[in-house]
Amino acid sequence: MGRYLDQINSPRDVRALTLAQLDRLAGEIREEIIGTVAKNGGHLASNLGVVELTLALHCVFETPQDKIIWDVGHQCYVHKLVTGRREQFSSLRCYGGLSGFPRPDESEHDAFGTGHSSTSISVALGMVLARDFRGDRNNVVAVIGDGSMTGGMAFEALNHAGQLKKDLIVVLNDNKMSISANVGAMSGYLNRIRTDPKYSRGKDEIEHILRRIPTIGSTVAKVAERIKDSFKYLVVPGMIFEELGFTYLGPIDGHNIPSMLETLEQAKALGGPVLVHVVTEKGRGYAPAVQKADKFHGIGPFDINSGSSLEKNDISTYTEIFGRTLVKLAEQDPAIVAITAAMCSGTGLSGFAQKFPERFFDVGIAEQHAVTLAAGLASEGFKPVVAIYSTFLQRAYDQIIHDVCLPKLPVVFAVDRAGIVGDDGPTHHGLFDISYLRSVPNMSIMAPADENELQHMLHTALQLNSPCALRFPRGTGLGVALDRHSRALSVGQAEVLVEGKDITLLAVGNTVPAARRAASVLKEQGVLATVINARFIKPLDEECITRWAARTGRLITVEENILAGGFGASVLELLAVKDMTGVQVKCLGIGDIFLEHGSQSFLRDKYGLQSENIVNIARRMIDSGQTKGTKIISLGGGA
Ligand SMILES: Cc1ncc(C[n+]2csc(CCOP(=O)(O)OP(=O)(O)O)c2C)c(N)n1
Ligand SMILES: CC(=O)[C@@H](O)[C@H](O)COP(=O)(O)O
Ligand SMILES: [Mg+2]
Repeated sequence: MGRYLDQINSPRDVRALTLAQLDRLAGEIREEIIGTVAKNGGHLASNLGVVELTLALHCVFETPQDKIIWDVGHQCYVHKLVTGRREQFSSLRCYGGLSGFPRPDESEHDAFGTGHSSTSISVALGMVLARDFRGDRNNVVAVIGDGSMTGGMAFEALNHAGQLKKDLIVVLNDNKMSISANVGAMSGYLNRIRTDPKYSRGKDEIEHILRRIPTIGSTVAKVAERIKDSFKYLVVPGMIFEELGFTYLGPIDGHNIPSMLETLEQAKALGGPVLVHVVTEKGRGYAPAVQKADKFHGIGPFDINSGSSLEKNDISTYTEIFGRTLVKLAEQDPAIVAITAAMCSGTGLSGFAQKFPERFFDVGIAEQHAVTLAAGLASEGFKPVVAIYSTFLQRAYDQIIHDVCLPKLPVVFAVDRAGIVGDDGPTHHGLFDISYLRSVPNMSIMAPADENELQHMLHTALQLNSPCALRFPRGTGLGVALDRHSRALSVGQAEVLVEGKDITLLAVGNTVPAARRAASVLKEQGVLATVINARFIKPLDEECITRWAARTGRLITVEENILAGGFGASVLELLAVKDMTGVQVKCLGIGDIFLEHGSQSFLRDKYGLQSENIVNIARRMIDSGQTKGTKIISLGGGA
């Protein structure tokens, strides 16, 4: 007999299965996900943990009429497999293939696009309001993990939902893990609900009494109200949620389909805001992912038998060099402290956390708090380094402006994953940070051309005594030799790497090597290019840039950021301010679009950030013979 999975073309097919068949389907789904992620990479452990939960949700709720909002959305693979995307599943996270996150443009069953954490309850509540305005009767369900529940937005939404008292279901998927072990007082509270006998005793007593309450003529909701009123004195699990206005159901075993079906049906019948607390195991069904749930949270291609990674690389990543340099600098300076928002290993801080546990803070998925916490520390003489991915730092923009830059506090932002990140796609590319940071007074911004420069830049940032961002990309460095000791760079000074009379290639960060390669190719063609490594996005090396722009009459800027408000734009502003009309300028970067998912190298190629495109553009500028007038030939990616 074939697989049940091969017969699942829509959630209706899931609803037609018996419990025993659902159980078998769960096993087949796990196999399919493990096989695909082993080839393509992806968020394995989270998906393995929600197989039964997703099946139960699709049995009880009927998408697309009912709405399921997946928080972060990294756990949506099971949902994709049972909502008509089984045949495309092998293209997961590949360019042109299925996204690794919910995408309404991919399926009507994806009610809302996600990628960043803690948004689901707000979205769901908005949909509930819209439903009630229209007088519709569909269900709206937010599925949020315990890690994502550490984000402030989730609490803001709970607070509002508790006040509105509208019909809304929140499923809290509690696996004790964020990417690493979950942190914070709420996590401790959930842990106590799961394990403290006091809570289960309270629950048993309530259930016992509930069975004796006559329900004839009384709604389930009324009974629930009576229980809440009568047993306030008991240690009730989920009392925090009850006090916020939610009816709490749980904790229930998230791998037991019958028990989940029963509880979700109950949640649907209750009305008002209901929180269903589901306990799952991250990585369920694949031993390596259970044992190393953090490593298998998001993983590249791996060998299924051993669980070991197939991506072998001897060259250190920028992240690793950042982490190691920070440890070295912190050994010499006790004022240095490090802060992460639930991305300890992703941001390279594991070594720091081990060596200086008392100087390390994982605040949970709370980027806004992370930044203002740093501001508080800095105002008292400490030197906080806040390591956050470019895309997630977007969330803390007001804190950067109001709490760090306005008082000019010495907070160092290690802006990791700046630029194109690859397979995670539009929610995760770090393509805005130059624009959003450059516009804030008192902020300095650096971007290293290689990993050796990164260590010097971190050293420089920590000596600046004012807000400073250091942006660096996802992935390995160039494999250059590292100086034994880091040192301070001259602030605001660019580095001229090659001198040539015909054109200036002004690159920043990880685009410098491509500019260098382009200059070599151009040289073979008889074109002599100057190559400048900008090093500083702010303050710009105005003297160096204007000198070479005037000398060569042609200038190409290259950056891995959107062009609007980006590095090239800052150079154009400079030329305008200096009245330099005799220079022909072209800015390379990303145009006014959200970049799709795909490998980093493919996307860099597609959007013209490789040396070939720089060569082509340079040739066109030179061959046009035009030298007069500041001219943007085009703003936008591609050749
Ligand atoms: C604003 C934001 N910060 C950080 C992240 C990175 N991130 C993605 S998933 C995750 C952990 C989520 O934990 P949880 O919600 O419990 O889901 P689980 O993976 O355990 O299923 C983190 C920190 C993010 N997506 N969004
Ligand atoms: C879902 C999510 O936001 C993270 O898991 C992210 O995908 C991590 O990215 P890296 O793989 O670059 O650490
Ligand atoms: Mg979790």
